[in-house]
Amino acid sequence: MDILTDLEQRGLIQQTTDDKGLRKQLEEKVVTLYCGFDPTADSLHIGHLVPALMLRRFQRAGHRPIALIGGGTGMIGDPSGRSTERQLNDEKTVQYFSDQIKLQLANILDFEKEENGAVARNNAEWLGQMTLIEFLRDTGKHFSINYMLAKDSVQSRLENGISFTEFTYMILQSYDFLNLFEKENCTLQIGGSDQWGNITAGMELIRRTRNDETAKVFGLTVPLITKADGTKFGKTAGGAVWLDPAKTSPYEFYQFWINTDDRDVIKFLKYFTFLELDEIADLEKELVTAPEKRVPHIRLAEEMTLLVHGEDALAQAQKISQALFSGDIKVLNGTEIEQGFKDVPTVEIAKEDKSLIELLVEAKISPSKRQAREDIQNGAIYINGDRQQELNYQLVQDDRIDDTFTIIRRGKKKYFLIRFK
Ligand SMILES: N[C@@H](Cc1ccc(O)cc1)C(=O)O
Repeated sequence: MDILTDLEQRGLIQQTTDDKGLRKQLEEKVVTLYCGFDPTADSLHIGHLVPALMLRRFQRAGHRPIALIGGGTGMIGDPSGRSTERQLNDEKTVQYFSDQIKLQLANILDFEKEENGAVARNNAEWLGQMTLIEFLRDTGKHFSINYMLAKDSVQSRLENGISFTEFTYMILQSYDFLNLFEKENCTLQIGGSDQWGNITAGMELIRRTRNDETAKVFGLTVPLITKADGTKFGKTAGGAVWLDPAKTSPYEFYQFWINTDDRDVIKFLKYFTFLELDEIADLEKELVTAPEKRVPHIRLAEEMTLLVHGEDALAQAQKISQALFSGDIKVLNGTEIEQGFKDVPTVEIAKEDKSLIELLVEAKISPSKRQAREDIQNGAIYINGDRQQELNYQLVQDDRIDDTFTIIRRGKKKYFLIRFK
């Protein structure tokens, strides 16, 4: 199956500027394409995954992807899809964010591949050097204010206001496309659906500066990811789901995908994984015949964790999930405990010998000594997964995992993390 048909069947194409022309070019030659990522934080989040994986899909189909880091545009701020002006970051911060993002993209694309290896570029290279006079004379001259005002990104901001800075953003992104077209023979730009205006502006700039037939360039956007329950994709109670394991642990990442709504899971398998469509169709059947097994959800979580965090992190995420499910917590080490119990109430306690009753009261697990005694006698208290009904129980060294953590459970599923210091 050709790449565009595969993308279509996965629901990954929102719009293209010229479907037939693009299909023809993709059939005829190795196409160089690009997608830009502005460094607005120290990590990419899962919302960036669809366009980033899209580059990889094109690479797998034999084309040549350029991952463009917006070290220059990130200093300006894209108004697309935003209702308010962005907060500007200083140069050092943008530089740091750029480096982090570049490392993450290196995990997703293949930069070593011989024939059509991925390429990383940073638009600070060319935007940072341009003088204002050059910019206004050579590039600005091709844009009419009327054309710029008609763009959605500007229209939607006319009421709340838009700075001249953000207003000019589309010209910078357009210049990128022109520059990559000239230097790298890049003829396709892809992006999220909010990038349509910027992508078509770049094509317009190429058309105006190069009025020859060979300048055949295209744009393609991917759809906005929606969820059946209407809430925003990629957000959890704890905020965004980041690709950086220090910001979102692989276990949390894994759990995020496991918790996908039944109504969304097949769509997400098509959007985010490289599984073939007929394999996804089989998983869809399993969803109907044995929904309680959550086979598609598990597969989605495995594929995504493997892709973003690698084999070892996936194995660890599975181990933590299994331990929490079975209640057998003693198989976990300190770092696994920290990942698995990040969201449970944590109490810091001095590392001295303590009776269980004292601990329950000090950690506010039981409201009083009397209640603590009752809880123990009723069999409601578990230390690292084992029920403890001995009223005079003294906590021992062995109850501390990695000499640091003890997990206390009260009742069926109320967990507390005790951190000894
Ligand atoms: N404007 C894009 C990022 C980008 C930057 C430079 C480009 O040339 C292309 C895309 C975004 O905000 O997502």
